[in-house]
Amino acid sequence: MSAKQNILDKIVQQKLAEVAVQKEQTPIFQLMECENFKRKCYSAKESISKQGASGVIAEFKRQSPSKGVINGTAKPADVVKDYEEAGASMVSVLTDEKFFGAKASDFASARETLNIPLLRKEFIVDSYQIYQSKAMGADVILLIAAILTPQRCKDFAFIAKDLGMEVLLELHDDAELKHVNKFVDLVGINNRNLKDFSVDTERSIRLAKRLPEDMIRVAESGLDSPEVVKDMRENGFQAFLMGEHFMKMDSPGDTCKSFIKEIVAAI
Ligand SMILES: O=C(O)c1ccccc1NCC(=O)[C@H](O)[C@H](O)COP(=O)(O)O
Repeated sequence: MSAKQNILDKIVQQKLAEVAVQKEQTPIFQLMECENFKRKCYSAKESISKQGASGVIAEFKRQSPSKGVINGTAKPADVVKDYEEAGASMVSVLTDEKFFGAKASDFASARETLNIPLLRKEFIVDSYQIYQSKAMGADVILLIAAILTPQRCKDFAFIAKDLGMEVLLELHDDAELKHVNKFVDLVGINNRNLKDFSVDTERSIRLAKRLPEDMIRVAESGLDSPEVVKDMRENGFQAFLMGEHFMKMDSPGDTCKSFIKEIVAAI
């Protein structure tokens, strides 16, 4: 197996080790005492479904396993505020340090700054991380089918909903359709094959057609032109998770703004 073939396995191993330490340091009962536990979450479903919404989920992403360093200087509070002002329907902030270079303060400064839904982009392998996400002020969590059984996916989604958050379930292929459950609010289809990092939007379009009709479909990864987003929208996607295309620019916010202007004009 090449380094690329087992990237998710590597990330999962790292997460299990991290979570074991975090549980010792801050048990769940302490997480539940955090201020954010009392806050009412913004709804991604509402934000994305609003009349004329861009559907863009703009991501703060410093680096990635597929691209290395994307932006080593951007300031999270500035970028996410610009994303909000540009018309993003939601902001996503990666919180993994080892593989994505996130700093502990990235998510906190986004939470302080934003008045739109905020997705915690993390590799969730333990229910502890769901309570942690709530304590951090997440509105939405990501569950990745490829690293969870359908039953764990359902249990985790139930906990998130019980805590007032929404759930974005990420799928990669048809075999993962069995992970969709009644607690899932949005289904993301990753255009990126995590084995070889190739991007294939046609595969995502085919998979999206097999989802329950009323499910909000989110196209994820490798979206780099308004034309591709317009095509995905015509094929039933309502939301578009984009990181690199914005973050690789000197001004991610300005790039996001002109991108959104173009796709909204075409709705
Ligand atoms: O981005 C990667 O290289 C990656 C590798 C392994 C697991 C996950 C990965 N990305 C996480 C994401 O979901 C993306 O950050 C997100 O969809 C935005 O993608 P992009 O617009 O291509 O930056």
